Amino acid sequence: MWSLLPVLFSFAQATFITSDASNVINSSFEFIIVGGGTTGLAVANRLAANHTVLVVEQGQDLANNEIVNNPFMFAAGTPSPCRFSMNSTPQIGFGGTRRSLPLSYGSCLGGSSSINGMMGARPTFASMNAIEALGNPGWGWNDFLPYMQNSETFTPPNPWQMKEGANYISVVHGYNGPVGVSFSRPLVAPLLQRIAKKTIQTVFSGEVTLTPDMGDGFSGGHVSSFYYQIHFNKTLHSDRRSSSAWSYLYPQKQQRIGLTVLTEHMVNSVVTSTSASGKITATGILIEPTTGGQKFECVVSREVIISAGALHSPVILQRSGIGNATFLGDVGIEPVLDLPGVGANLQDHIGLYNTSFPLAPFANSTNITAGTDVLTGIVVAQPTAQDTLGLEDAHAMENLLRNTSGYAVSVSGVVNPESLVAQAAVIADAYQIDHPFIEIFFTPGSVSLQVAAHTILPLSRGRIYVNATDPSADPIADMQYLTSEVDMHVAVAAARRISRIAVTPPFSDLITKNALDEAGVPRVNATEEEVRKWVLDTYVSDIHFVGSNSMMPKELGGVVSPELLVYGTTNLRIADASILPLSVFPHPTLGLYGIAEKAADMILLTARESSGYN
Ligand SMILES: Cc1cc2nc3c(=O)[nH]c(=O)nc-3n(C[C@H](O)[C@H](O)[C@H](O)COP(=O)(O)OP(=O)(O)OC[C@H]3O[C@@H](n4cnc5c(N)ncnc54)[C@H](O)[C@@H]3O)c2cc1C
Repeated sequence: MWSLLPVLFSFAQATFITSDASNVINSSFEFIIVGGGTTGLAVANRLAANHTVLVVEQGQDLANNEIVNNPFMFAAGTPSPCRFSMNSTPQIGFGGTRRSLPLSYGSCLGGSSSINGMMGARPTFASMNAIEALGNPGWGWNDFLPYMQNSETFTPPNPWQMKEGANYISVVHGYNGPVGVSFSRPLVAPLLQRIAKKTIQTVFSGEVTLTPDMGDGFSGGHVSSFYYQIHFNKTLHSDRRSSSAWSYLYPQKQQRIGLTVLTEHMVNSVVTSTSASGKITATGILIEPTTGGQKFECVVSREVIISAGALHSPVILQRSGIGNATFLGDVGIEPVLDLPGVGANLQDHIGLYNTSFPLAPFANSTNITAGTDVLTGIVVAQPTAQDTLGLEDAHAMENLLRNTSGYAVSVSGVVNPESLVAQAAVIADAYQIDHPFIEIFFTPGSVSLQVAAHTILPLSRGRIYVNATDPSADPIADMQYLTSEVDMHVAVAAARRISRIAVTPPFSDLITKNALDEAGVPRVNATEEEVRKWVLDTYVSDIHFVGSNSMMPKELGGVVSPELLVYGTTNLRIADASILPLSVFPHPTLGLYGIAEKAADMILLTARESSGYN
């Protein structure tokens, strides 16, 4: 009897994870979180320290799945049971052609953090200040940094890694948070790393220098030997992906007695009531099994927080009658709250990944290609606009941004042209400081070396909306990729830099003489038309969706206030990638943990205030 007690005790302390709805039917919770993904589980962990919380996740609990957990499986390209995809509407291609692009997302506990490439990046000082300048006091870099620090346990590089050029500034990091951030271990391809760095410095005429720390807020104009990797390395645990689930949910230290996680169930909509003054209050959510079946309701006493990601959160709002009232009426959903920004302002980086250059015969050694334990992106460069375009063209780019209303742009994804003008202006300001213009990264492979690039602050704006014929089906994603001329300029500049790298020693010595032709990448002297054609024929989604419930003033198409409260509601918040009005995270995950920590802080403050203690 006594020997059972510790077991019973630890069970009683544990978070309750179940796929059986009978455990939650007829229950009421102080907080309900829609989506057990990257941001949702982090918010849940913080709130459940003192409150009852229900998380509803449409995917499975894959805690013991090797493909999900092993950080090296991503690079190996193994299909993951957590990875799902929907197709965009046909997007711009060369010469009037159109093509649909696959848009991937994670759907299991941990969400997209359970399938992503684990490349760890932070926003810059300039970009967080741009977010603040869009009407969001309290979101500038100085306010935001502590939240990113709260989330991480940073493992500094070891002496060998430092000898190879890894570096860090101790004070910008956190050392007690749930998320493991470290440099690749084992380190990977030292010769390629040295060569790639040297080539970047040659291609950018010495203007792109070795970083003291890519997360210090000033990564623009720098190159790093390694990206941070969002994984636990062996010094902490066994090598394991540091997904949101493995950071905030599964570990013993993170168990929360007040937390219930219901998996394999999807939230259809938020149930609301409307006061005499027209204010909307969330009273619960409508849930159904992911594989279909009877819907049921769970009741909430404090707040509902939607964390279903930028592709799904707006659609849950729309199914709840919150969105553009005219559109909702047209698709047969009774409008509850007219909020035209829901689903608008959708953004994604575009990736130029069709850039694998065949290895020169002599170069086929593990010294260059690394062993099997390779994580994506080793040497990373984030040149500024001036580094990429030169002074004169960088000025021209700035003028283009500052005169956004003066040239033809697609405004189909924004609520009004004023919103785009305001966004373009703060992007121009960020470029003027030192914000990265593009990101270039090198990835080793056994037969080729990839030099990929992606854009960082796109101006094209798409939208996502509920499927009228079947509101529970995949939504309609009209990404509007590259419809802004600004974005075409950035993409062409990125493509030209890739070509240049491929012909510049010492990198060019590692690949075949005809590598550009063999990879189908434009030659250095290609015409503007040829480079545009290649970009339009080969660009892909970078799967960094943001913006579809933007945090901005309502008149600019904003959906949530700086407190992440949906305008016009008393207790409905959003905390996930959809709230970012600009695509400021070169890779979103580490910044999203910062958003989760800040969201939890604001929600707990409201709870304390409403409970009459502070
Ligand atoms: C293949 C891939 C590679 C990537 N690589 C990187 C990288 O290397 N570095 C990086 O920083 N970022 C990367 N990203 C991007 C990053 O992972 C995402 O931006 C981030 O995880 C999104 O977090 P989120 O909280 O907004 O949404 P998610 O983490 O996607 O969470 C949303 C959750 O909500 C659930 N959900 C949706 N609808 C419902 C519903 N109706 N009811 C219940 N649950 C619902 C989903 O199943 C999911 O679990 C990558 C993304 C992908 C897809």
